[in-house]
Amino acid sequence: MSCHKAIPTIALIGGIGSGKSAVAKTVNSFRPIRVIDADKIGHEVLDFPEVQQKIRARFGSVVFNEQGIIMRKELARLVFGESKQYQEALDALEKIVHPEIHRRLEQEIVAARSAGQVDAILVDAAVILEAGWQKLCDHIVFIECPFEQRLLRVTENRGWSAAELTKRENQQLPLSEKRKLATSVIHNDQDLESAGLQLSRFIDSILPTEKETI
Ligand SMILES: CC(C)(COP(=O)(O)OP(=O)(O)OC[C@H]1O[C@@H](n2cnc3c(N)ncnc32)[C@H](O)[C@@H]1O)[C@@H](O)C(=O)NCCC(=O)NCCS
Ligand SMILES: Nc1ncnc2c1ncn2[C@@H]1O[C@H](COP(=O)(O)OP(=O)(O)OP(=O)(O)O)[C@@H](O)[C@H]1O
Repeated sequence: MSCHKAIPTIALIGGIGSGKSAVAKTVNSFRPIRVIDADKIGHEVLDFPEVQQKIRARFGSVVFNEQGIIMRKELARLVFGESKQYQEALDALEKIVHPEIHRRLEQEIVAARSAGQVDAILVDAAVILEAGWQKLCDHIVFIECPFEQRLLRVTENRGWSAAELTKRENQQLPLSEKRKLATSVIHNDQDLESAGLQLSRFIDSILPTEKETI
């Protein structure tokens, strides 16, 4: 286990449904790492009163249910799409939630670093490059998986259509650009164990040697 000062922080990037969360979870099952899930943080900030106030002002009451909870499916319908109107809506949503997500991400990374006890901190944040949050990380790892396989996984496991996947992916940086910015590529077109081992080997390769931590 590494000295906490040296705990590397790794951003996991890749196409939608490429397996960022699943591969991180797999590694977490056999070695001590901390996984920070930015999608989850993104969901949590939607409960903040000041965030809700701004979302109501921009998107209206249609995205709230009777209990005053934001219906993510409705919000998704308004911000993911091909035309300029969707891009403007997504920009507006990001302007409201991204500062909060960034703040929480930073807090969680700092807390994980000071807690120590782990070999690495994995930041699972689909839009980390688009949002400029990669500055919080020391390394970027790209999870590679063909479109057909990703589509199959998100249709089977999330009930998404091909259009849902494409709409969202078109509002992200092209995958070729993301791949170019990565330090390492993990192939997740086989079983999760194989991808988990590749990521674990990458973690080994960046851990400081015992001599370096003295
Ligand atoms: C629009 C919302 C309510 C839809 O919620 P939903 O539960 O359907 O999706 P979820 O948040 O789980 O995201 C699933 C995937 O959609 C894609 N996605 C989400 N937000 C964005 C975005 N701003 N730009 C492009 N793709 C996105 C990502 O690949 C993500 O992994 C939600 O995604 C949201 O609030 N997005 C804006 C905040 C954000 O950027 N979150 C991502 C943090 S990494
Ligand atoms: N190698 C694999 N074998 C079988 N199923 C897999 C594999 N990798 C991922 N999956 C499944 O595919 C689905 C998508 O994976 P996951 O949610 O990890 O993708 P993601 O990259 O985190 O997606 P997003 O960009 O939306 O956050 C999940 O249900 C996951 O369990």
